[in-house]
Amino acid sequence: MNIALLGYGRMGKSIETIALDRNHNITLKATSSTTTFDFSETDVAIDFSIPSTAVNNIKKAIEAGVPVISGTTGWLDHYDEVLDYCKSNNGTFLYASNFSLGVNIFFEINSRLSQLMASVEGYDTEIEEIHHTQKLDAPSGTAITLAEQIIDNTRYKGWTLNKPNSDELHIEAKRIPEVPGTHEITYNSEIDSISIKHTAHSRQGFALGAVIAAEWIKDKKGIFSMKDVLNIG
Ligand SMILES: NC(=O)C1=CN([C@@H]2O[C@H](COP(=O)(O)OP(=O)(O)OC[C@H]3O[C@@H](n4cnc5c(N)ncnc54)[C@H](O)[C@@H]3O)[C@@H](O)[C@H]2O)C=CC1
Ligand SMILES: O=C(O)C1=N[C@H](C(=O)O)C[C@H](O)C1
Repeated sequence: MNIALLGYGRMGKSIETIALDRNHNITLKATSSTTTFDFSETDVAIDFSIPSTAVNNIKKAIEAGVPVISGTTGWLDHYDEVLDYCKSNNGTFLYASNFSLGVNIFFEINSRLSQLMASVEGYDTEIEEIHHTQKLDAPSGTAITLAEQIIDNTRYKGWTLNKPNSDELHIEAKRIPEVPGTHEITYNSEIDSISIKHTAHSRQGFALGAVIAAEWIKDKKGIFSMKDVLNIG
């Protein structure tokens, strides 16, 4: 399979290593200085760029008729616009805030735990995410997905990075050098605490999940998620 990398930073390079190991070819390595994207030899585009360019990158791939998956976070206020663009161009698109197989299992556990916690009183919930200091967005896309699952199932009406009101779920975003990505959800009461935690030891899991998603989506049409790729949930 021929893959165009839209973004060739930490993630683009990790994806390249895994894609080559799995006998794929890289046809484009786009960075901030790339002026034109040549998709003529491309089967799938993988966007891991920056929040301000992700929408444009995704639309360029769709316009060229190339299935595109995006792991870039921090652009989701334009998510519906991208879905509309994809539908009106009969394109193929998949976004995941986290491509790691472990985190996608963790999402299922988080959803189920929040359903269970909805029926007991006395617990306050908090999410903590820790990432490296180069990360541009806060909270992480993964923390937002986790928060949305909890909000869907419990008394919380929204999330905040600030001091929370009683109906707001607090997300604590910490930036510590070299941390690939850690997410922990804690339910605290006077009596006890329950926590679930995912710790990425490197970027390999994110990159492997992205390549697996690219292999899966290659000849498909429509809008998908990692639940479709992994057949879970
Ligand atoms: N969904 C997931 O599983 C994961 C998502 N991410 C997200 O992926 C994104 C990238 O992360 P990193 O690789 O660590 O960042 P990075 O800063 O190392 O790389 C960003 C790349 O985007 C390129 N870029 C900037 N403007 C561009 C443009 N106009 N066109 C094409 N490329 C452009 C830069 O030149 C650079 O190569 C972030 O939003 C991060 O949050 C990161 C890890 C996992
Ligand atoms: O920027 C990162 O590095 C990561 N970003 C994603 C996010 O915002 O959730 C996924 C992962 O945690 C690493």
